Amino acid sequence: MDSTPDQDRRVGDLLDQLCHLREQLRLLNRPLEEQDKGDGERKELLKRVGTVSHQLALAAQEPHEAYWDLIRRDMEVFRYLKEHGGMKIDELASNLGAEEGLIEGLLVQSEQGIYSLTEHGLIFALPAYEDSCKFAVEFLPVVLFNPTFFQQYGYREPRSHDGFDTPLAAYFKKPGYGFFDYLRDHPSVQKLFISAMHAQARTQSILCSVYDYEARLPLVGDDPSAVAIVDVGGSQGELLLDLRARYPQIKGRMIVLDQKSTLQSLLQEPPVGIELVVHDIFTELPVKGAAVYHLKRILHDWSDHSARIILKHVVSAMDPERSKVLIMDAVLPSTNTSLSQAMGDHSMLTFGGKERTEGDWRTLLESVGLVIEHIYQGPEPEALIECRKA
Ligand SMILES: C[S@@+](CC[C@H](N)C(=O)[O-])C[C@H]1O[C@@H](n2cnc3c(N)ncnc32)[C@H](O)[C@@H]1O
Repeated sequence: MDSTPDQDRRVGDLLDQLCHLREQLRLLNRPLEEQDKGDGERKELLKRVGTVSHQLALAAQEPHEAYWDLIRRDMEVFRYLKEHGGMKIDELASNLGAEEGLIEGLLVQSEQGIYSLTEHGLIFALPAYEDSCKFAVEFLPVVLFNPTFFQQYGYREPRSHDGFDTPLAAYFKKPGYGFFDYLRDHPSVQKLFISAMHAQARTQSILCSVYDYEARLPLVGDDPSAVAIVDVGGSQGELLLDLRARYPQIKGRMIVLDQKSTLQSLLQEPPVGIELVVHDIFTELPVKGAAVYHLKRILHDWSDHSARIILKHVVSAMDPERSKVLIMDAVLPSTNTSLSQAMGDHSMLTFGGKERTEGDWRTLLESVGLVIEHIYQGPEPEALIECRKA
């Protein structure tokens, strides 16, 4: 689901309403003797400007911003309104046993005073998004430790997972402790994390929407043992399932490599037509010569040092002539990042990961013998970086 056009439409409507209100305010510039009446109307209009501006601020919010705003709120609001439809705020508050001020923030109010869900609110009514919020709440204390960590250990990038050189390792007082160790040790949080990954996939295109997979993937022919695509750290196969569904004509095996704890906690039926293989990405890859090695939201979890180890194993497994590497991760502008990009980068820092600029990507990839062919940027937060062996 791509919510952008709906969001643009709503922002446009609200901007039109503001323009209309400006026009009405301008018409109120009347001779002095009419000011009494004008003043009352003016106050009404200004109140309306306030309401519409608030609605505009919410409508223009990036989902990620709303996400953090939501942490303070009772998720039931969204599920409740989705199930029961719009209603007056006092009725909603009394049905939920909550005070009005706590629940109106992300809702939209009609002229008749009926509150209903915004587009973001609708997204948050999805059970998987509730899990995203629960995951964020679980992980928040660790993220909030970041400032203390940098005060204590100096303002430098966490470079590896040795010692206490990530906020997460220092927070848990466990040298070398990484994000995925934390998840493995907290199975209920791991479930929430996997569900959160699903939730993101449901609100955006899982694949890069501006990349023509059929035209760009090297063909594997009719050999049933040939591997078309290996999704390194592919979780429970969501991306490959989507790829199979959208491009049924792509032949060859599709394989997910992921760690045992992720593959063991399957949230849904095992994906049909996808092989799930337990593998540690810091070791030699078990599948050589695949047409494509795919890494989505993997490298941003790791420092350059660790990312190089992961990538070197991928490069060693590639067929030098035909294999491609597709990396899906954010490509940040070097300055003037959006709030959600900055917050994403900040969260990664907690466990020694980082979001990278195009320059960072080129330096990292060249250091392991890869060359960027092209960077495809669609509306999704992650770009697709297509690489070949140098
Ligand atoms: C941020 S998730 C991304 C999952 C998926 N590619 C996506 O975009 O939804 C990172 C993935 O890396 C996997 N992972 C982390 N450390 C790993 C390791 N040492 N070996 C194999 N997989 C690992 C996790 O289990 C998880 O599925």
